[in-house]
Amino acid sequence: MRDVSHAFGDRVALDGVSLDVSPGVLTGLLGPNGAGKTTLMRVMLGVLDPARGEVLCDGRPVGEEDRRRWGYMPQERGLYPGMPVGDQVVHFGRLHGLSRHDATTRAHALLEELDLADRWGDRTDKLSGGMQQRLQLATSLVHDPEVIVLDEPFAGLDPVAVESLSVTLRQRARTGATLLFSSHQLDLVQDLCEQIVMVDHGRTVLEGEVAQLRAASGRRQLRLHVDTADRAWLGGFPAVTVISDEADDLRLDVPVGTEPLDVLDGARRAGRVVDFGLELPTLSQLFLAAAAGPDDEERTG
Ligand SMILES: Nc1ncnc2c1ncn2[C@@H]1O[C@H](COP(=O)(O)OP(=O)(O)OP(=O)(O)O)[C@@H](O)[C@H]1O
Repeated sequence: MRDVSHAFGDRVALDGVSLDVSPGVLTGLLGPNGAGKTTLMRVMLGVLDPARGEVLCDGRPVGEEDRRRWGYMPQERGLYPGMPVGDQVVHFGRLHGLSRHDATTRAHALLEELDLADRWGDRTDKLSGGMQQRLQLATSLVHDPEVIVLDEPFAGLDPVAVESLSVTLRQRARTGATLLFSSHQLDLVQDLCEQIVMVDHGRTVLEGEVAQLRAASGRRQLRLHVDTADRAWLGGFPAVTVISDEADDLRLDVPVGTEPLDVLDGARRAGRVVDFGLELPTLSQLFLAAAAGPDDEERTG
């Protein structure tokens, strides 16, 4: 997407967003509620016309022919409540132009993969919320799309379902699909995305490879469980700030220039260190730092 802007009346939802999504890489579109993620996906899918900017596919303006090979899972579910599960997937396959035979074969394979095979004949509204979400995913994958766009696919899933969906998406990316999904649960998807685009107030605030962004932030956290309530020893490390201090978990921000092992030694002089670890900042911490900007330091908390 190049420099895309869109407004609903006076409300600016997208304010000059540019982003790239590459095949074979799982890309997360991240940001808080109202950041503009759904609007961005709708523009990408051609549901909304942007006021400015353009959507490109392989370097040229995207057309209806390209979008036929795309799959979209909207945030608001669009399933027929009374239709049996298997028929639902076959129906969407037919809408995408598959023959009945091919749609049925694909539906069986997908429902097997998404652990819904035994619900083939059940009415859709008899499934749990998380199962309906997996069914919705099946309907958006039935035509084996080259480009897969998923709006909040992880919302409302339990940890087992999150893991299983992660495996499905990773596997699609590995076999060459172009995969973009949105989430407002930054830390939930931290280990899943390889590439991220973070948006806030309709603008891109951070973009790149997750591992690189976390490592390059120059921020490290020392997590300590010290057997003492005394914190006077921290006075010896003026550059170190306390992120949180709970019963058995003291988290310190250790900036470049301060050696984390020196801080650990300081803690050991004050009390017995029961547990410790050196961690990189989480995606939500990177987001808070990026969204705050230089004039808005207090939002970093
Ligand atoms: N149909 C609409 N009419 C008016 N305003 C809208 C409409 N759709 C979205 N907006 C506004 O555009 C902004 C971006 O909304 P959008 O749904 O794109 O955010 P989002 O990042 O997907 O949020 P969430 O994580 O809550 O789904 C918000 O301020 C929202 O109120």
